[in-house]
Amino acid sequence: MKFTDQLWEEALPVYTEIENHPFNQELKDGTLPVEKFQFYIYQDSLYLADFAKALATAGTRAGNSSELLEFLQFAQNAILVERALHIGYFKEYDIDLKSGKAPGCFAYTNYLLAASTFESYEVAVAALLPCFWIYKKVGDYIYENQAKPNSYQNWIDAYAGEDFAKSVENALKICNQLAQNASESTKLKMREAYLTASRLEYVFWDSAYRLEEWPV
Ligand SMILES: Cc1ncc(CO)c(N)n1
Ligand SMILES: Cc1ncsc1CCO
Repeated sequence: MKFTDQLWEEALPVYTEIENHPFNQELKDGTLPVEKFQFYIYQDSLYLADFAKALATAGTRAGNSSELLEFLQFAQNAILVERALHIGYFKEYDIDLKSGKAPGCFAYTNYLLAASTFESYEVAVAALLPCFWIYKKVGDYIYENQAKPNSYQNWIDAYAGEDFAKSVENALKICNQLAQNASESTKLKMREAYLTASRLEYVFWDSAYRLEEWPV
């Protein structure tokens, strides 16, 4: 069994909650209130900016130049996706939110930045993997079950598309190679990091659905 199959199995209860979350169910049905989608897009632009830094940082810690290049390309793509949100959705919806990160986004981005900086390269890669894999799975699930027409089609197509699928495959391959050469204690930490980041993916969607604010 591949290491990533084990990760998937362990975090499956979290993934199931993500798929069934009203944010994704309503996105699929095209009934998600636009206010919640706008909040999500704004939070995601803040997320992607830090995610790009976490990817680049993890890349600098890779053991070879092909993995460095791969992570730098992921980082570049994250910046391009963030810019596309501004050119597309920010204009379309006239989004002018300035509230900054909600607690959910804050928790997730800071976790990824800390893991990519202070954990081992292997653990950093495991922490970054749910961002790829869960979005791919959610994108495919929504694409296959969506109401048509759907006002959120662009978003759906981005994560169900072939370019994104290729990136996800590459990230999975790197993670499996690292696990093959890792000690048992490193693999345990990788599993914990994967699970934590999966939970934070849930927290991020839930935060958007609740239009989460700081309590104070
Ligand atoms: C919160 C979040 N996780 C993952 C992705 C895709 O990498 C994204 N755009 N936003
Ligand atoms: C995982 C991910 N999410 C948005 S961009 C990106 C890197 C894809 O190359």
